[in-house]
Amino acid sequence: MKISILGAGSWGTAIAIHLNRLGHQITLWMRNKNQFKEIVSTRHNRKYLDADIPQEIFITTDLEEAAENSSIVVIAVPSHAVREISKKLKDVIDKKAIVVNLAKGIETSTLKRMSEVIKEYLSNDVVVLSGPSHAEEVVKQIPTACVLASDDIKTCEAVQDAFMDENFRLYINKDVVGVELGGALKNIIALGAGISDGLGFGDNTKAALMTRGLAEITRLGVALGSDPLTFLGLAGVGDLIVTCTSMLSRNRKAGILIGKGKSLEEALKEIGMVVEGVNTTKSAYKLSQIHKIEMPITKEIYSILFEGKNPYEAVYSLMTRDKKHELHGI
Ligand SMILES: NC(=O)C1=CN([C@@H]2O[C@H](COP(=O)(O)OP(=O)(O)OC[C@H]3O[C@@H](n4cnc5c(N)ncnc54)[C@H](O)[C@@H]3O)[C@@H](O)[C@H]2O)C=CC1
Ligand SMILES: O=C(CO)COP(=O)(O)O
Repeated sequence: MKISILGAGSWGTAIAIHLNRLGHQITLWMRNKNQFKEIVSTRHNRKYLDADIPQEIFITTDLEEAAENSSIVVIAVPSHAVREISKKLKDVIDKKAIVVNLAKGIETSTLKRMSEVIKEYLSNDVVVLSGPSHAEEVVKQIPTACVLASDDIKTCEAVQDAFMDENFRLYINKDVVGVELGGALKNIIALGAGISDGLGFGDNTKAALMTRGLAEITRLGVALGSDPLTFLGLAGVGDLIVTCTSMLSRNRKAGILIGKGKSLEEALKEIGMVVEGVNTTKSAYKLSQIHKIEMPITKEIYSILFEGKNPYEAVYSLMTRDKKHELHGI
């Protein structure tokens, strides 16, 4: 099967290598011409992922050539670039191709989920792939389980057949809204977990942030139409665990740097890859205001990132809120 991967960052490159192992005909598209020259000559994506790129993977900067005759087109750019890519794809994608989105985010200007942005331009079936899946581990064939979501289960099954092997297990979930929100919103909590680590707090603090973080993610998710149980699945608690605890997480790493006193700009520069939680904090904060959902952790992360609040003061604000009942976790 011809599968095109759009975006040669860490996740796009890892998925391209994984799908090549499964015997598919893979085209990897990238925008950056300098990066293209380097990767074609070295077969290595030095900036984004420490892995050899097999010769059989065809690499191009021509989107039309990439999308042409592809049965599946995988969008693997950061969420802020999904609109631009979808717009460009409109004229070159086969109308029967399945679009698989890997980006985890909520557009800051429109507050739309990624599948909603894609569907503004494309009439193709769209499947969302989310869950705990650091590219660095997938490329090493470390056992990983993720989830696929789409309005059409048959389309999910086609992607499950094409993408799954003994090291990469894919479940199907009908709750597209919940799967997309789980994958996006956990990045805010991962920033918080990192900030807590950077401040020198302990495992108790992180466990509290993750649990209460899940509660507020679920509250917003339910208000936006998700099934609350989705947040107990791979795209919810699964991804929350990996992102808040792994040193591979760019969101957690950014949080650690901020907790240690670096500015947001310094942290982002040092990481040099996308830190989706920053934009998602903006989007979730706006959504919480529009829908009147209490999201105290998101509010404090927003204040740290965009209003210069001292992280210690943010923790103090969270710990001294009004007395509450736990109310079944949410
Ligand atoms: N890296 C990972 O382990 C995982 C990443 N994701 C998600 O996948 C998405 C992509 O993440 P990564 O590959 O990690 O990011 P990255 O920062 O490693 O790479 C992003 C790539 O997209 C390219 N890019 C940026 N803007 C572009 C544009 N306008 N047009 C075309 N290309 C553009 C960059 O040049 C770079 O090659 C994010 O939403 C992320 O949350 C999801 C699961 C795992
Ligand atoms: O979503 C991810 C893992 O599932 C990647 O997280 P980071 O972007 O924080 O590295």
